[in-house]
Amino acid sequence: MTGPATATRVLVLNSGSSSVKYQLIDMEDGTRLAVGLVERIGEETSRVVHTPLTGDAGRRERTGPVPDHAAALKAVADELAHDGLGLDSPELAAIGHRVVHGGMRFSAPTVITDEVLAEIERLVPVAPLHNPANITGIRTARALRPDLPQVAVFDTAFHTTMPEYAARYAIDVATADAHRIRRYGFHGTSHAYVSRKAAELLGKAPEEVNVIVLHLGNGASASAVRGGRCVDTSMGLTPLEGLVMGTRSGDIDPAVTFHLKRVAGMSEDDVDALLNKRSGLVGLCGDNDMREIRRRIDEGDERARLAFDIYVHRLKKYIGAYYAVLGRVDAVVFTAGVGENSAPVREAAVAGLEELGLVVDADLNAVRSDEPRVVSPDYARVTVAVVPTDEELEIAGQTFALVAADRRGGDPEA
Ligand SMILES: Nc1ncnc2c1ncn2[C@@H]1O[C@H](COP(=O)(O)OP(=O)(O)O)[C@@H](O)[C@H]1O
Ligand SMILES: CC(=O)OP(=O)(O)O
Ligand SMILES: [Mg+2]
Repeated sequence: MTGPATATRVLVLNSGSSSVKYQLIDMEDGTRLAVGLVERIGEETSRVVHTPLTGDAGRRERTGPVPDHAAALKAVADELAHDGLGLDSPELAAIGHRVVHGGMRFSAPTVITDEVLAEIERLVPVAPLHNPANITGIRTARALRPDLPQVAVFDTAFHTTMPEYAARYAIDVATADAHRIRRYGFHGTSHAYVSRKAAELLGKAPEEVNVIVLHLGNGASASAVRGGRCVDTSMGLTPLEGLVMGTRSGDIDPAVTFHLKRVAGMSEDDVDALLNKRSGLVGLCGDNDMREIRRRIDEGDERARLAFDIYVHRLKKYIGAYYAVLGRVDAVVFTAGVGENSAPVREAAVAGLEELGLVVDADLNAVRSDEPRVVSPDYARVTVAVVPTDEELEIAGQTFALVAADRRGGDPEA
């Protein structure tokens, strides 16, 4: 199953719970041909932003209802077609899809067959906000280009190297095994990319460095990466465990759920919605955007202050925990929307950790840039850095590598 033998372009679809991010990249030289985003899917005020990066056409933006993910994918296809970059292009080699949950089975990028798709569907109960959106993306793209290889790149793949003692919950083994209950971890594509870039920033090979990666977006997770391999991560069976997130609680005593059902009369679905959609920052203060929370703090808002403090306290605990797991840490690296943009979060997360060699330089931390950068002073024992993540580029790279290997397999002369 290969695309046209000389095609080098990859379309990447990163379908989230309420958004689709996409990029069209030519893998011959890594040139981005178009990038875009459909957000607030399902609301009246959905927004489509498309930026062609070839030719003279500029950024286009429109607001209006995009009812569901299938409609969002249609909007993406239309925007690309408008610039002559449509899905019918013979230069397209493959479509790469971010798939959040790959369960036990997928530890590498995988060409999507009916059987692979069925397995991704089987995992919906453990990634209810994410896998359904990924599946719609895959189905729509396959319908538009049934001849092209469609590749799934799994959020869970990078974490399959976790040792058993980090991946297994301390519950009855037979029950856990019967239901495949274990810690899988997510955002792996980002953790892999960012830890590799961090090694580059340090001027070392990935094998030589130990890194703590803090991926702080809407969903947020931390990982401990030893010599390029993940040894622990904060998300678990589902993307609910670990850090405080935009709308998710992160770590919580599981007995809270029994209590809510027995005492507050909530159903399973009520509790699920509470912990996934009405908790985290939004549950604590009504806002999940860190910019808005900082603005409110500047105005003296106590609820916003407390939400920020709870967010940062959890983050600091994970930095300490992963420091202990790794023993020696070369770098603590911040990434994703909050990690890349919020200097106050970075500063507060390492405040008081000087004894661990962790310090942030106020001037360096205030720099705004799209480039990987160090924010700790020269004398610091541990480098604190900001490395912008690029899940789409990483997915495109892994997708194209698989297609290229397939081509070579199909034609030994190639
Ligand atoms: N300039 C900024 N300052 C602080 N936080 C920001 C800024 N820009 C974005 N963010 C935060 O980043 C979040 C989105 O992160 P992102 O990684 O794009 O999320 P996701 O990919 O999970 O949708 C926003 O909800 C907001 O809290
Ligand atoms: C797995 C996960 O939480 O993803 P996102 O941050 O895109 O919601
Ligand atoms: Mg993200």
